[in-house]
Amino acid sequence: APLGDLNAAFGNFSAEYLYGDSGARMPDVEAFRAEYDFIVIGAGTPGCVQANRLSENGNWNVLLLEAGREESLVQSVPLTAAAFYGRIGNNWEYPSEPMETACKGGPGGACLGFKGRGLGGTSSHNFMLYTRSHQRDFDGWASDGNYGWSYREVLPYFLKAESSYVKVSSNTFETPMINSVLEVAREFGYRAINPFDKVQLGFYRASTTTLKGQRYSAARAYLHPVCNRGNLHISMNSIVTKILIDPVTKVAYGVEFTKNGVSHTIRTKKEIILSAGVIASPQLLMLSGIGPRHHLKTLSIPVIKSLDVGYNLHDHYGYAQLRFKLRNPGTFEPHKTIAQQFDEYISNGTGPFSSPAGFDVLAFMKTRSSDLPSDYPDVELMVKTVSLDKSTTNKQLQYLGLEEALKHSSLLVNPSDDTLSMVILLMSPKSRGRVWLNSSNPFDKPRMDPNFFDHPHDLTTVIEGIQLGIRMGESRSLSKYGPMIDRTPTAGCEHLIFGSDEYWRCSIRQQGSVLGHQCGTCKMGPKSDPSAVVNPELQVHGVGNLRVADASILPGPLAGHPNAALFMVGEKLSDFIKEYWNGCVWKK
Ligand SMILES: Cc1cc2nc3c(=O)[nH]c(=O)nc-3n(C[C@H](O)[C@H](O)[C@H](O)COP(=O)(O)OP(=O)(O)OC[C@H]3O[C@@H](n4cnc5c(N)ncnc54)[C@H](O)[C@@H]3O)c2cc1C
Repeated sequence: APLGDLNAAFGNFSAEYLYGDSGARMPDVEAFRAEYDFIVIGAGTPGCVQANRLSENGNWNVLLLEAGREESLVQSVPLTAAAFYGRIGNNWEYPSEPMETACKGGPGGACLGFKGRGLGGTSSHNFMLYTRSHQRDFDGWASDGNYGWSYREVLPYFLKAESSYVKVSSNTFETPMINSVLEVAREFGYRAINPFDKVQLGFYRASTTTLKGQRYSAARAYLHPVCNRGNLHISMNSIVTKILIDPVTKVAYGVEFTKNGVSHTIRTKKEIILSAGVIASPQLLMLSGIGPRHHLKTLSIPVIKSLDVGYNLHDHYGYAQLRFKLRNPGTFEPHKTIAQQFDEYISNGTGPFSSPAGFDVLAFMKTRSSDLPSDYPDVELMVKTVSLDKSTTNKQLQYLGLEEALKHSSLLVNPSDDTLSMVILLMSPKSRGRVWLNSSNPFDKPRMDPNFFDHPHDLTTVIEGIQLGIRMGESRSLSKYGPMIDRTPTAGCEHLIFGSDEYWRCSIRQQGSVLGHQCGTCKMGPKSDPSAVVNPELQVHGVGNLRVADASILPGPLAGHPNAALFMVGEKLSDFIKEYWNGCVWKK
């Protein structure tokens, strides 16, 4: 049982087991067939769903190729998700181009895009927040010509995922002040909603992809239960370098990859499903000859199909500098030491360690300048009311490295210095960025320009979102905690008057994406859409036997965190594929 594993691991102080490759718990294939019916590239969210659903048919052989290894056990703990993020090695780091409009405070003036590397992909690193998004998102896709993707048509696939493999739990831990934060909804005229409502405008207590307080990544959900199927081969440490496509027929027929330094070429009998994520999927398409003609030509890559691969990059910019000092502490459990809370987590999967990076309230709101429909949010305030009492850390936590990791986060507070913090997410950015190749070497990182705030309305919205957060801090509902805005200026903005629009503009530009919600670089759209890369059945336009399924296909921003929609995309795609090859689909 997963909780048993965790218990044993923490109980034995086995740090190596916690942080390292926990020793293939899943079979890792070494001897390949020459040919598979389906080859899935990348074990992110839809990639794991394909591996599971396609191998349900015992007559089909499926190969899943993943560049990384297994999740390490320490990734299971929700509270420390942000603290360990990017610190345990199994992730990709994609620095952006240096930017003038954002991320000026980042290394070299660049944004750093992190992505998970390993079974589960980024779902093994993320904050686990489960949000289905707004019905208007999917109805918008459908009205743009994406048949089959209206809210009415995708809902059964959310339900299918949630009722079979995906585990969604409501966060049970209550800080002293969480209910006061939820009361702000009523004070401001918003409804109390939940992540499953079709209209996402209002406040709720976070729900997460967890079971008994532990992360339930896409790999836990879709691979663990079926990894011993004889017709499913999972291959880790396998980096795909090229998709092989016949230049005359324009049909994909195989992949090249390296595993532990050895090169392999494997053919497919039916299809290749590319699920390498929003940066690596466009990279692989371009390396394989599918991309903007002018760009591929500059790198001498023979063009198989000219498409707008890499464009339409969009992300929920996140502003993470809004903090309130609390005169009366409200974010940690008084009279409990961290060790006691940790024991509670190990024994029952409850307590603050079960809380997703400390973010326990999500507030989907509208700013004054919103030009969106009246029931659609343009900002989300992620409110973090969970902290740990710094004065009570002990040797056990030091040994496990938890103290070291927490030191770099805002989770540890001195009781005399309690803090409430918020992240303001821009839900509907109008700006679009791009991913393109640096060279034709598959091991060279591609280039990325998030192009934050190219459209001036985006900056106005974030400033107004910050002002909503300040109003929340000043609300009647929170007054008993005596919140006072933390006026420590953002580095680089000290010369400006704190709280002026000019100050916020400067502070916003110092940072970039904090949540890594990048999407859209292999856009889904009908043939009539010149910017579309895949059609509504996720087949690459003009290329046979090749589909894309990951965050790259999402045509526009969602009013929610993307992972729930990606489970839905995965479930829907596997039905498309089953219907295509044998007319057999899951019936609701
Ligand atoms: C810090 C952070 C917090 C987040 N929090 C949330 C949240 O709380 N809720 C939410 O809904 N979303 C959240 N997200 C976003 C969400 O997790 C991602 O959008 C989603 O997991 C992306 O899934 P994917 O399948 O598109 O790609 P990925 O998860 O990136 O998966 C792609 C996989 O392909 C593999 N791969 C790449 N290249 C190759 C290659 N050449 N050969 C073989 N394999 C390859 C990668 O190693 C990876 O495993 C967060 C993201 C970040 C970064």
